Parts: sequence; C-alpha cells; structure tokens
Amino acid sequence: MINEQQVRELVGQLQDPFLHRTLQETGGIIEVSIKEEKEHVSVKLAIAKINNAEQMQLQMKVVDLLKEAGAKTVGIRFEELPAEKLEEFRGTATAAETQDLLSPLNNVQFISIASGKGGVGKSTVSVNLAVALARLGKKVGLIDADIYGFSVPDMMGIQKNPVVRGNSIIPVERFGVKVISMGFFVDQNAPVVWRGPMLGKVLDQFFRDVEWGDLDYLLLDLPPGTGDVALDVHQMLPHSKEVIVTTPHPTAAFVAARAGAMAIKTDHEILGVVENMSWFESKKTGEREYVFGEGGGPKLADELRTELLGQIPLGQPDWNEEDFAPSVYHEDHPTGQLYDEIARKVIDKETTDKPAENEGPVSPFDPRNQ
Ligand SMILES: Nc1ncnc2c1ncn2[C@@H]1O[C@H](COP(=O)(O)OP(=O)(O)OP(=O)(O)O)[C@@H](O)[C@H]1O
Repeated sequence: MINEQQVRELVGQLQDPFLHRTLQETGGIIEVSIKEEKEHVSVKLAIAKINNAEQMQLQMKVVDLLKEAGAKTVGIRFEELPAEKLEEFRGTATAAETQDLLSPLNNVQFISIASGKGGVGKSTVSVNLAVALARLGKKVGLIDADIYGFSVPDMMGIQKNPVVRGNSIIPVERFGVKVISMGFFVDQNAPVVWRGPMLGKVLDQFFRDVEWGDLDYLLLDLPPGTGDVALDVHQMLPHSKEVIVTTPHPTAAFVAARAGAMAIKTDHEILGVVENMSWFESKKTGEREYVFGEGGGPKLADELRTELLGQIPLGQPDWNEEDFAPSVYHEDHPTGQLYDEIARKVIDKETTDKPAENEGPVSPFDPRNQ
C-alpha cells in the first residue's frame, strides 16, 4: 500500500487544469489520508475553478494514478484555491494567460444583465452601463449575448463590422466600449435560426476568439426571460455578477424575481436591480407621472436581498446627426448622469464585496458515493 509521501509525489505532478502549473507548485494538495486496512486513499485538492469538465478530467487522472500505485478505492474532494493564492500567480502569469478571458488569472469582472421578460430595457441598460463605466475610466467590453434578438449595434449606432485578423476577431470600439454581437455576422437584420448547440459555439467564440485585450469589466446583455435560451446562456457563462432589470409595475417585478432565482441557481451572483421606465417627467411642469406603476424596483431588490442600483425615467437621448447612437445617453444628459451613478455603485460594490466562500462541495464522482 502506498504511503502519504508517495501520494503527494504522484498527485503533485498533475497540473491544475486552469493554472497550467503542477499541484505541487500551486500548493493544491490540501489533505491526504490513508486507511491502510481498507486500502483506501482520500485526497482533498484545491484548483483554480471547480465544478466543471476540467475538474472531472483531473479527478479521473488522480483515481487512475492512485489505483495503479496500489489503492483499492480513492476518494477525492475539491475546493477552490483561495483568492490570495490566485493573486500570487497573477504576478507571474504569462501575457497569454492574463489576456485569456476565461483564465482564472484574468482579472476581468463579468457582469450580466438579465430580465424576467422582454422589452423592459435590458439592452438599453446594458449599453448605457457599459458606456458609463468606460466614461469613468474603466476598460469595458460588451457581448450582446441575446444571440437571437441582438440589438446592441443598432442601439449604439455602430456602422462598422469587426475586422477578422488570422483566427482572431477584433471587436468594434464605440464610446470607449469594445463590442461584439451576432448582429455583426448576419446579413441585413436576418433572423438567427440556429438551435442550441450552435448558440454554445458562438458564445464560446465570443469569449475565446475575440481579441479583448486587457479588460476591467465584460458586460453581457443576456436573452430576456427565463426560458430555454436564457437558461442555456446562463449555464454557458463563467461566474458573473448579475444586474436584473425591471419596470416599476409590481407584476413586472414579480416576473423579474424569476430571473433572479435563475441567476442564483446557475451559480451567478446578484449585483443589484435597475428599475427602468420609472416615471415620465413633464417638460412643461416638471411633474412626474408614474405611468407604469410604482414600487417594482424596490420590491424586487428587497425580495432578492440586494440593492436598488438606480431608477431610470422614460425618455430618449438627444440624437446627434454626426454621431448617431439612438439609445446612448451622454454625460451631459440627466439620464446619462443617472447611469454614471449606477456605474459608480457597481465599481464601489466590487471593491467592498468580500470574496466568496471557498469550500467546495463533495464531488458527485467521489467513488465513496457510488
Ligand atoms: N427608459 C426608457 N424610456 C423610453 N424608452 C425606453 C426606455 N428604455 C428602453 N426603451 C425602449 O424600449 C424598447 C425596448 O428596450 P430594450 O430593447 O432595451 O429592451 P430589452 O429588455 O432588451 O428587450 P428585448 O427583450 O427585446 O431584448 C426599445 O425601443 C427602447 O428604446
């Protein structure tokens, strides 16, 4: 029967699938215990990201290796490497690692924007939050992940298409935001008529094949609602913080709560709520009329135990013929300033939020569970 030292040596040669460094180098072997009489070895490992296909592959390698070395049964538990440890590796990461959006060594913060149903202003909020974050000096990307109902290029008044250089796509930059959308790749507003597997491939390409460069935030305008497409996209995304958009009517907020529940179930975190179309302000009297009802945003924030990040009134941006962008509010517009406030809250929340708990669940593939 092998001893602890041998287990550490054998498993220590395997690589963390995300950091591409051995578990010995990452300090990823947390615990080894051996039950001689049962010839059972159990190990607790820490890797950069857990609950994914890469973890399963590593798990199989560990089991094979330890069984070959004489263990009859092997038990494995995984947890995530602590944030401080990842921070340590960031210092020595290669350029390729820090540019890879999906690498844990990339510091980018994913923010997805969701809604319980269509037409509440999810894309308008995505675009304006992205532009506001860029105005505040952040490096921002925006993926129009509403693959079937893309609207971001039109809202931002983008006339150009991305350039393809070798195997990479160079995103289009507008108002300081790097943008990618399905709209760039279909002819003249044609509908996208693909089914699920294609959707996954396109999203994957948006993450892997686009030259995003160094980003602080990557915003994702999600498909509306809580149906199949929204669920698929949620499951395909890396862990993100989610902004839920609702209108002020209490029923709309009730529907939006479902989007919040979906976010949590698919391992995303709720960042806050934006209430859109909150009121109409008369230009003549300055009086506010609550044409779509009142209270939906605060009620939803309360229900999701999160913050109401802002309330956006009904209205339209001032259009500029030379720089036409029909849905973008500039900083001199009162609504542009409201978006700046929301962006500031998003930045503040990120710097004050504590890192998540790191203890991972016992793997369903642990042989002891079979
Ligand atoms: N505050 C607002 N005031 C007036 N019109 C608005 C406001 N917010 C959004 N709109 C308009 O409402 C329509 C729907 O907005 P938007 O496309 O952003 O919603 P969505 O939730 O992303 O919709 P979809 O489900 O189709 O993706 C657009 O025509 C947009 O210009």
